[in-house]
Amino acid sequence: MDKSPLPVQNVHRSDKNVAGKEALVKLLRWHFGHADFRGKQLEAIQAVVSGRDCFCLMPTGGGKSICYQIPALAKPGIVLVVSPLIALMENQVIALKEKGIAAEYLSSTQPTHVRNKIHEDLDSGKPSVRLLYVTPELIATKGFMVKLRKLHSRGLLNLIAIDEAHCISSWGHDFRPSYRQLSTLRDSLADVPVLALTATAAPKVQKDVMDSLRLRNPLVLKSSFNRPNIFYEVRYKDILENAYTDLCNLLKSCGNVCAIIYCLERTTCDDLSVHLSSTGISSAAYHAGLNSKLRSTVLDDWLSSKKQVIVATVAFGMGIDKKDVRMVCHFNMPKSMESFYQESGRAGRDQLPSRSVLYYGVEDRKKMEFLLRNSENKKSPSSKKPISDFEQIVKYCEGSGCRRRKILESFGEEQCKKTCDACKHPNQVAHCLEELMTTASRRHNSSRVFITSSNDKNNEGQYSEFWNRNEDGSNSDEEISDSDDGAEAGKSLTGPKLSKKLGIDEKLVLLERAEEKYYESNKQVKKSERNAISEALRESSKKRLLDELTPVLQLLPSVDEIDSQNASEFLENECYRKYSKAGKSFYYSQIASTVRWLGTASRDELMTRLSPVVSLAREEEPSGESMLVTEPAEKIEEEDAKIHTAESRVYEPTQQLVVSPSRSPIMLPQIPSFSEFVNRRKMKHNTSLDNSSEGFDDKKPAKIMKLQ
Ligand SMILES: Nc1ncnc2c1ncn2[C@@H]1O[C@H](COP(=O)(O)OP(=O)(O)OP(=O)(O)O)[C@@H](O)[C@H]1O
Ligand SMILES: [Mg+2]
Repeated sequence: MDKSPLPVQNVHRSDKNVAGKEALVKLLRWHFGHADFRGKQLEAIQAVVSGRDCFCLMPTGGGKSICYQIPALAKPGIVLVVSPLIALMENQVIALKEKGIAAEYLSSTQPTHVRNKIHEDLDSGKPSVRLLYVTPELIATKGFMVKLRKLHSRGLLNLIAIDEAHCISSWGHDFRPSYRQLSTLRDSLADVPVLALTATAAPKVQKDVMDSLRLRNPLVLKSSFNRPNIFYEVRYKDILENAYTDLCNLLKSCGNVCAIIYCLERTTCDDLSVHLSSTGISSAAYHAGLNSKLRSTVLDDWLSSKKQVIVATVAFGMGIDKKDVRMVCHFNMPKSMESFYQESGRAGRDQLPSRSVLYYGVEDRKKMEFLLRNSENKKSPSSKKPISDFEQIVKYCEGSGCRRRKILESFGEEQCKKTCDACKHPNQVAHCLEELMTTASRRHNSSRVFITSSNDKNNEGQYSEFWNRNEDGSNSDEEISDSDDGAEAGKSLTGPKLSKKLGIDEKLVLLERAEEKYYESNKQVKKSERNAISEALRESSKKRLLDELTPVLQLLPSVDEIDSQNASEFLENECYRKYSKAGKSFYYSQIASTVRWLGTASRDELMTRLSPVVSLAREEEPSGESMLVTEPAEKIEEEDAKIHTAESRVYEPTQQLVVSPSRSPIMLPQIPSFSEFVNRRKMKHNTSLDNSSEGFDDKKPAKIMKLQ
């Protein structure tokens, strides 16, 4: 049932040719129940109601629809909305009708009698419809254009809104050739204001949209693309035991939340959905391979929360306004940062905390590169754009820096907008810091020298570590906090901005000093609880090490003397002893690097590092205190002082270790880069498969894969 309309004269103050804020807010409250406008909504509405073109760039879920829905209620006449998807039009029309707003859409999928009724209404001279949704294909037809001109000549066409306007640009991620034809609108309906709306921020796309639509002196409104309520995370398939299991556990750990999982291929959607369902997660696949009836049933079930998880190809989601999507997972890589932003942006439209989880796999990357290269060759051999777009998302996954910053930077958005010296004069600040470091380290008495970096482009990966996995048993997002002391120190110590003039030895000395200073200064500071390493975290770390070690021990020959339980406890204890004082982030990092090392270590390397456990096993009867018992931090402090220098060095791969049967200095291996790690792990896996199929000879020396 239609709500009684608010008097239009209150809204449109023709004297100033600007719609009054109060009246517009009234409309918003009356029809939509929102307390006030968000972001740039009001400015956009006021512009178009006063007859001005407007280009409106708002993040996904930012509330772009209101920018043309309110104008439709503010003036008599019609607002024409061009939308790329029938499902999207249908959804919006249903939602508007539920609010009592006269909206319709025209599409070939509707029965003839419904279409005829809408046309009759349009021809009536006093149409009741306020919002008319159409596809770009319909606009391109002669008959419909004639109808629009007629409406216009009767003063009934108030506004043309082009939703998802990036579809007009071949630079955009969802290019629709039919959108190109919208440029003719300006010729035929010269003085009707045009509102272009998009969440695609790439500057090239913006310009292309404005040029193609021939916007005249448009009001350009751009909101920040930051989605503060979304927590971004990347998980690495190649270091997961089983990505399906990991995803199941992740979904279960989040409770019965509404989620979208994007896959590259239809078969993956089907397989994954079956797998999730078999573990008790209510899910359904959605892709173009299903018939339309099944697709709409799946969509309805998901929209009405009958199904919790929808496993879909990227064909799903554009413009779907489900507010409570708590998680969007990319089980395969998206093809660009733009696609990723749009797709992950479907989480948390209600502004409540939500998650984006991207599962990165080297195989997926190769596959996508292959597909993009192929499509590139077909289009124009000179264009390298899809690949360069894809590289951005690869960097997002492989880089160790802030994920959010990478997203925003790829859209040309600076978070700080040069309001600090580090962003405004990065070279100057870097130079000062280098000077400071050199001077302070020469004097030996600086209280705190951290080597900081405001960007992670230099030497990326050399000291990198994955900071993004939540290893704590508590599963709390808070555990990975930017303000975490350990993380701060970690960034400082592992930051790559060491002077290029310094040799590796000098750099190591500086790193050691910075680390010592960090420990020193932290002795006085009472460690906050947030930075403490909890028992739950320790237990989950032990388990992680055990999970990695068990299959390794099964694959390697002659390692019977290593007990996986004892060994994982030993390794965890080693990490704890080293980093308990530095904080949780250091500890995380060390556990993660140990796990990676386990994936690549040869038998000899393993035996050497685990020699204390092996020797204990040999003695059969461990006398007195077990070395595996967690030692109090004070005692460890003394021990650490003795072994500190040795531990904090990065060892050259050729270095030989002298191992005493009892406790020996623990020499950690060099941390391989991510790609090295994955390649070596694969090589190792293949080798072991070969060996097992040929019947492995126990006496053969284990193949040692040297670190690069
Ligand atoms: N002023 C407002 N106050 C509160 N909620 C609002 C306001 N404006 C819009 N919303 C809500 O925000 C959600 C997203 O709105 P909308 O679908 O228009 O976003 P969008 O910008 O079009 O996103 P997308 O790019 O994904 O299409 C909707 O649920 C809508 O009801
Ligand atoms: Mg929208």
